[in-house]
Amino acid sequence: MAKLLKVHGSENKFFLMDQTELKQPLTTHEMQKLVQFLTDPKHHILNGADGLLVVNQSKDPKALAEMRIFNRDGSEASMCGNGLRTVSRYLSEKTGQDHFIVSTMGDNLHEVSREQDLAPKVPAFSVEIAPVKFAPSAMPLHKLGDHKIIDQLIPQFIKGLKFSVIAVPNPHLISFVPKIDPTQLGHLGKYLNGENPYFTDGVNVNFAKILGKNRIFVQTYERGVGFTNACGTGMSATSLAFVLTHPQDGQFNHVITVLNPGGMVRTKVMKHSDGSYSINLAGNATFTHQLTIPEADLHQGEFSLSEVSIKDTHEEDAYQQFVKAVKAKEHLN
Ligand SMILES: N[C@@H](CCC[C@H](N)C(=O)O)C(=O)O
Repeated sequence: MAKLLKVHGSENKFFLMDQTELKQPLTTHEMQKLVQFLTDPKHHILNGADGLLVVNQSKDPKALAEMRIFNRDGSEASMCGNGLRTVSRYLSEKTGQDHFIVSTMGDNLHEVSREQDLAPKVPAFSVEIAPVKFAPSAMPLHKLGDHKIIDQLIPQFIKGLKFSVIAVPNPHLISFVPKIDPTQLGHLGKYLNGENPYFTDGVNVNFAKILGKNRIFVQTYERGVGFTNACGTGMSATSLAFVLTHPQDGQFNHVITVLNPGGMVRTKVMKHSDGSYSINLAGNATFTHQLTIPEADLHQGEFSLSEVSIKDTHEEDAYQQFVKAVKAKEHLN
């Protein structure tokens, strides 16, 4: 029998599978099939999810493990910030270590650490989001020019809005708006993740509202997923855009509170002596359920609910209490 976890970071929900515990690791094709099955709510496996996080042995001896992230549509992304926090907790509990390195696609290395719990039964981890790249090297762009795009009007997207393009290293488009209009965000997100001349590989689209000094609210339409409760790399890239474009409100090396539809994270944006940037992303790493399932079903990529045994961890109630307290403090409903 194989074990999976259902996890979330700011309600950005994933199934987590440790391939090192399987008799036979899944092929990439098998994982792409499995993620599409598991995350589809119509299969009734805990109402689906946004993606699948996979733990592998890392090729890099400096890393404790490797994380891969598959989106709901089967595509693989280079990085996942909320997912990495939950993978970090999983590895921390497995090995007893509180500070270590995890590798991701492209042999990128991320320092991760256990943080003080956000509330009783709300464990927290912080992860390093890097490398940071800017357009045009960050992603294949067409018709937007061959220069950095930071706070630039792009009337082809939405008239009157300014956009920034930052990869961390998965691609993000960011706009600061006076009021987030989810319909407008959905239209742009769908357009730029379909056949379009601008982002041939798709892009995660983030709308942000400035709430005050070092405080923002971010909502994301994710590539390969659609609307999510939160996107960790999106909130990190948006924090960098915030300090670059609104220096009167967003500061380097200061904690930035980032509220999102699923809760809250804290980021810190750093500029290093070689001119590069990195972002520290800290927030909850919640395990909601443990699933036990025949390993053959994972390879098959489809199964009936009756073959899965599911145990509730009862962490979600504590997380919801935490979110209620955050919303009350922030005067959000
Ligand atoms: N939700 C993730 C990002 C997942 C990958 C993204 N959809 C992409 O395709 O780049 C996060 O928390 O960062």
